[in-house]
Amino acid sequence: MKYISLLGATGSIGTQTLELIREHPGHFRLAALSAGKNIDLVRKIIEEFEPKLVSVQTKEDADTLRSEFSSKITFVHGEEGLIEAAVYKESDIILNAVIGSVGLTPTLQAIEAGKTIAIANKETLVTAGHLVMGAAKEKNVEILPVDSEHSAIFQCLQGEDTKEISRLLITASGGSFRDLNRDELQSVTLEQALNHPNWSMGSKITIDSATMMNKGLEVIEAHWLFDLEYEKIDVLLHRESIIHSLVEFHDSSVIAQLGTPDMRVPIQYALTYPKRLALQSAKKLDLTEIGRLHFQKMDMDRYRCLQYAYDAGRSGGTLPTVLNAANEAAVHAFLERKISFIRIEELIEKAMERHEIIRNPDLSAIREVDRETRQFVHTLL
Ligand SMILES: NC(=O)C1=CN([C@@H]2O[C@H](COP(=O)(O)OP(=O)(O)OC[C@H]3O[C@@H](n4cnc5c(N)ncnc54)[C@H](OP(=O)(O)O)[C@@H]3O)[C@@H](O)[C@H]2O)C=CC1
Ligand SMILES: CC(=O)[C@@H](O)[C@H](O)COP(=O)(O)O
Ligand SMILES: [Mn+2]
Repeated sequence: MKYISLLGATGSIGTQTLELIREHPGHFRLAALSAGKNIDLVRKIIEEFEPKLVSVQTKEDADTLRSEFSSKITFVHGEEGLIEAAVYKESDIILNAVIGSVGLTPTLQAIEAGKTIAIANKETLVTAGHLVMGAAKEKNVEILPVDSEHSAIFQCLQGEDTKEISRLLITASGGSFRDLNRDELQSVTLEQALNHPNWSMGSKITIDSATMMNKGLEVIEAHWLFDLEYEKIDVLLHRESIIHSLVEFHDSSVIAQLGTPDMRVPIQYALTYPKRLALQSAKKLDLTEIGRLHFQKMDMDRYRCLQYAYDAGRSGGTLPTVLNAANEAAVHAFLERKISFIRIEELIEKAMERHEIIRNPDLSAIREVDRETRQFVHTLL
């Protein structure tokens, strides 16, 4: 039995993790959860899964829930609450599925407490990969990828020597606007952007897929998870999202991981690693039904956010923090209909241009640059 602390339980990854817990009551138990503001869903989750600790975003919501449920459940709130859920004493593994860099401090604290980390929250690795991987190494803590491409690479690497990798090929669907040119992007709507061709995900990552920032974040995420230089990390456009990523080795052999687009598969692999568990409800891949798979070279001028991410990753220091924070602020503004789609990349470019990089930043420097970058983006809205 594995006891899980689930951060972001009300989100897309969070609710799919709950489906897995429901499907395997003999293997997984929800020990603690965190959520943001979706209190109606939190109530339902408490009733069904009976966690011992619940963290929500505001004190008011924590007080309301405390008055409704048994005193055996601890209710906490805010950033401190998120940390309490992450380090909950009875949990064996933390599944970090919150959105954004708010997931960083709880991750570091969970590593400090010696917990295994299953990481979906890519912004944490982008903004402070050196701190997360450094702390994990020091504490001998496993960081298990949940993101589908990184899970694919991780699966391809089982039993392999990472020194023998010549290249990673991270696949990209192309997102909602893959068939549009840059001129056509000027007039796209929020509703169109939220219509991902292959995956049903939270709104922020769906917009990131449309701008190709999601792939940029994934390149930086891969750099940290697999300790590989950027020259060895490529992106390949693959419309069908059937091949989740590939690893090329120095003898020219290529290993890929395939499957129907279903996030429960990589989530479950992180929870059961190094074993696998039957997942009856997942659709099996039938290649004869699909017939053909398509591949295309990435056009870095068409997808500028991907270029910005490579630039930020290669520069290092606090530039990835700026890339991530500017992107979070700009995407949030787009979701609130305050800016156009194409403005997202312009704001990120502006924030990166003005930034004076701090080398080897500690947590407080990262938090400060994150805050200051968001503030800068807001002045431009
Ligand atoms: N969705 C997917 O298929 C994939 C997602 N990922 C990554 O996983 C992470 C989660 O994505 P996804 O599930 O789509 O996101 P969602 O937006 O669906 O869910 C985000 C979760 O975080 C909570 N949350 C938001 N803000 C805060 C905050 N300030 N404090 C505490 N909790 C907060 C939300 O709570 P509430 O809703 O209650 O307000 C919700 O539970 C992201 O980093 C994403 O890039 C990676 C691969 C695939
Ligand atoms: C499911 C998942 O891992 C997402 O990050 C996915 O990669 C989004 O698809 P694209 O970014 O390839 O459009
Ligand atoms: Mn992904």
